[in-house]
Formats: sequence, C-alpha cells, structure tokens
Amino acid sequence: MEKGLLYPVTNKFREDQKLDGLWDFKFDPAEQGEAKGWTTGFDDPIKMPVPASFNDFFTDKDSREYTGDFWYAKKFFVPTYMDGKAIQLRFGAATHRATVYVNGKEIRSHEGGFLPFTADISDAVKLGKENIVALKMNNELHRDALPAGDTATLKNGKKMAKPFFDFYNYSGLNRSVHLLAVPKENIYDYSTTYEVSDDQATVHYSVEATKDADVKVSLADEDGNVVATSEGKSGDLVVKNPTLWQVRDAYLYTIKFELIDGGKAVDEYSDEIGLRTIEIKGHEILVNHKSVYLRGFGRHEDSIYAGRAFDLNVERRDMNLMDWIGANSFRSSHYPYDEQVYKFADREGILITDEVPAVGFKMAAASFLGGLDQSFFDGDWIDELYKKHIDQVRDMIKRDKNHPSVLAWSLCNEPDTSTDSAVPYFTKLFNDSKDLDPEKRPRTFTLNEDDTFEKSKCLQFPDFYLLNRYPGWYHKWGYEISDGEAGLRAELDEWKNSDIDKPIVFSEYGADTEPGLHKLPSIMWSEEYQIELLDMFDRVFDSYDFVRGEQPWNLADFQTVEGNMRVNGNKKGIFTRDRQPKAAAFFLKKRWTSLPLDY
Ligand SMILES: CCCN1C[C@@H](O)[C@H](O)[C@@H](C(=O)O)C1
Repeated sequence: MEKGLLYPVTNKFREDQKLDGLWDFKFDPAEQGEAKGWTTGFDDPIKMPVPASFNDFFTDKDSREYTGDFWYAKKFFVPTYMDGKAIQLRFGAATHRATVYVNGKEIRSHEGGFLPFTADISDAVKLGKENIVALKMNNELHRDALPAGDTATLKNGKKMAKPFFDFYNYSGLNRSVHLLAVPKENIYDYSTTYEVSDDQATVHYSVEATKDADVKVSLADEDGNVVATSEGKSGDLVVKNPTLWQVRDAYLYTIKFELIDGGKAVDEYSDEIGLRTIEIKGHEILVNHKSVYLRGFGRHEDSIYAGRAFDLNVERRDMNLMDWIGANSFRSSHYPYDEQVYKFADREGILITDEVPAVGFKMAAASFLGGLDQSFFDGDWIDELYKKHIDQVRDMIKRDKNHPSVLAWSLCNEPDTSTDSAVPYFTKLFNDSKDLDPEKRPRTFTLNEDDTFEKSKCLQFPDFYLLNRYPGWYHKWGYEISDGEAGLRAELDEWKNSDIDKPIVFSEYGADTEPGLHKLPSIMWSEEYQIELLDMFDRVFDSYDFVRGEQPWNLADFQTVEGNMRVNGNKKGIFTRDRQPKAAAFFLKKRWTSLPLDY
C-alpha cells in the first residue's frame, strides 16, 4: 500500500517534471538483465515512447506478443536546487510489475499495472549531474495476480499470455513518469467528506503530514474568492449559498492546505474538489439528495498505436462523444484509469464507477478464453491473490477518493459467486474495505449471467447491483432474441418479487457489430441488429423502476487477444476504435437526450 498518492503539482515548495518521451527499451527473455548490468543502462536499445504500451509499435509477432521480463532506462538530470528536498520518481502505471534502479542502486519494487507508485531516490541521485533510472518490468499473467490469467510456455520456449479476461494484455510504462522534489516535511494525503443543502455546504477535511505541525486551510470559488478558511489537521469549511457539484453541471472549488512549521509555511498542496453528496436510498442513487438515472458506458483505455497508454487526445474525444450522446456516467472497466480521466470527469460532471483490476476471477471467463474447469475460489492461489487484491483496492480508493466524479467502487468484475467458496473471500473483501473511503461511497462488483438472483451466493455484499447480461449475443441470439427478452424479464421479476430493495444498473449488454454491415431484416453483426438488441434492453429497463442505470458494452471497439470469436478485437463498441459513430450511437443519443436526469 502506498503512503500517499496525491497527484503531482508544482508550487513554491514543490516541483514536478515529467520524464515522458523516448526511453531506452530492451526485451530480457533470458532474465539476465541484472547479471548483465542493465541496472545502469544497456547497449542496442529500442527507443520506446513513454507513456505507451510497447506492443503495437512492432511489426513482428514475437515482439507484439512478448511476455516476460523487459527493461526501460532513461538518463535524467537532478538540479542542485533540489538539494535538501525529498527527491522522488512517480510512475503512473508500470504494467504489470516493476523494480526500480537509480544509478544501479535498487530502490523498490511494485506489483499492479494500473495504479501509481513513488520511489524515493534522494539517497541514490547525484545532484547537479546526470543520473540514470532503469526499470526491470514483467507482464506475465498469473492466477494469484490482478488481472488473472496464466502464462504458457510454447514448445519453442517462448512465453505467451493466457488472459482470463477479454482485453489485450497491453504492457509497459502506460502512464507518465514524474521527477518530483517535495519538502522533506510534507503533506502526503488529505480527504474530504460533505454535507450539503441549498443554502449551505460543509466540507469536513483531514490532512496527513510527515510532521505534527500546524495546518492552514482555505477554500476558493472558481473566481478565486476565498469562501471559507480553517486551521488544524482536521476541521470544517462552511460555505454559505454554495454552488454544488451536479451531474453534468460541475462546479469546482479549490482547497488549499499550508503546512506551518516554526511559524512559517514549509509545504502547500492545492486541489480541485466538488461539493456534493452520494447516497443509496432504497432503489435510488442520489446525488445531493436527488435521484439520478445513470446512462453511459463500460469503457477501456485503449487506442491504436499506444495501446493502453493514457492519451489526452483520445480522452478529450471520448468526453466529447459522451457529451454528444447524452451520457452522464461510465465504469472504469476493468481497472483504475489514469488520474487525468477523473479530473476530466470532475469538470464534465460525469459519474464514475471506479473498478479495481480484479477481473478473470471466474471459470466461465477462463473457459471462454480457454482456462479453468473449477470454481475460481477453490484454487490454491486465493490467499496470495487476496493480498494483492485488497492492496490494490486500498490504493485505488486512496488515489481517487477526493474526486467528486467518483460515485462508487467496483471491487471485482464478474467473480465466480455461484459457489460457497466465494463467500469467505467476499466477506473478507467487504470487511477489509468498509472504512477505506471517508465518504463511505457504495461498493459493488459486477454480476455475470451465471450469477443470477437465484444462483449467486454473494448478493448480500453489494450496496447496489451491476448486472452484466448478454441475451441476444452469447445466448438466445438472432431470431431467438425474443426468448432472451423473456429470460431477462423473468430474472428481473425475481428481483422485483424479492425483499431486496437496492438499485440495479445494467453495466454490460451489447452485440459485436461490424461498422458498415447492413441487413434488412437484421442479422447478427449488422448495425441494425445492434440497435434491435439495445432497443430490447431499453424496453425491459423501462418496465422496472429499480433499474437505475444503463451502460452498454462498450463505448468503443477495443483490442483483445486474437481468437475465433474476435475480429481484430471486440466490436461491441457504440463507436469504432477510431471514435466514429455506428448507427447505434444515434439511437442511444435520441433516447438519452430525451430522458430527464432523474428518469
Ligand atoms: C461474459 C463476460 C462479461 N463481459 C466482460 C467484458 O470484459 C467482455 O469484453 C464482454 C464481451 O465478451 O464482449 C463480456
């Protein structure tokens, strides 16, 4: 678990320099990098862009599909004025694991390819000189790691990723690398909770610092006017006549913390926050005590060339597409996204269900992709897996807890909850995570079609339900879709007749669709069929008042492993991979822009 995950800033006490650009890169299939001294750099490097996944740059399959150890290295200068500061390297995401060396000295390791980590390099750097950072990385998949899978060794000795999940195992330094200089005594975390009404909002704050010193706090509106102040490492900021953060009508205040030691400021940290509350009440999702109906998508961080790397250009386009179509939410399927995505959503007034990369914890997914023939939670890998799982839940919540856009936490995607062995795992997971979020936002996980109301053993845990349902595609498809609708209605009737009164959000449903394929009457893979399927689901959603959200799969087409069920990736996108609309986009736009927010 990381001590602090505050997003890097530059101010009068702190400096943030991005080390993005071309790094030296080399595969290490023999796993001899350390022995060969690659910790201080290596010969014949490939010049590799950072941030980026390495896979799609290559023209040969061995390189694209490479699984195992690989190295990055980069020279960087540390100016003398950083002397006396804590000097750090912050990696936005190193997928899936990394060991960091600076000037040949091993600094630290990190497991988990979708969350940031910081290496303190103060004792390893040479001030006023050039230094070198080297990372030994590895992208193998294992049943006791997130995301779950296997790594096979082919007869030719080459390793191959065998994901238990349906997205490509893009690997590398997928997010920015920052050189940071912060005061040795510094603010390393803060949290906020809220109470709001029409004429007043109260921000309950708390600050974590390396020293027990005084703290001054101020809150400024978008015009820079200070609207509230306080002192102390915890306290309240009371705002009269506040402008609340609303869905699709965002307003951001700037909170500023100053660490005061010996009567003078020694550190400062500012951030944008939104005054709003999140509640689940009966089968309603409430923002600022008003019911919200979610419309949006499951997404992926995925684009051509850079793979899973965060790309500000793609994010700007995706946010505009979601605005155009009338979306107000998305799930960060199936892993926490780059921090800049949450900042975008904070400003756009979009709600995020933030998901940890606990994906592939299911035999069906594995068999779909060629894997297990037992309940996942009967495996002998569960204890080791849980340690990594809860560690990444802790870091996801620590990193993202102060974003107004974060609505809820998804602690797993489609785990195998139809067996008793899942119950102790989820009991522990929900117990260990219940106090991690100061705002106590709802926690959930997505339920696969095998995990129905009657079959799942874990319905007691989620605060609301995320249903992934594929009638019309994976079963009862084509002309049989009417039976698919009947089955869906039968399941929802069971929920309706039960004593459960929690919201249901459909977090996945959809049809693979080849853009430009038209057929009258429809046929599967045609644009017409994708609309027919969406229309069927919409008819069902409109029949049950406890359905409080619709998030079809997926916003855009995305890359997966190759296979006889994928045509160069998953084509369930409402938009193509290059972010152009299929006919379904216009269908959804018409529906979503006509729905009131609290539909
Ligand atoms: C059946 C598993 C649920 N869901 C997971 C998602 O990651 C896949 O892309 C999607 C699909 O197969 O299109 C199915």
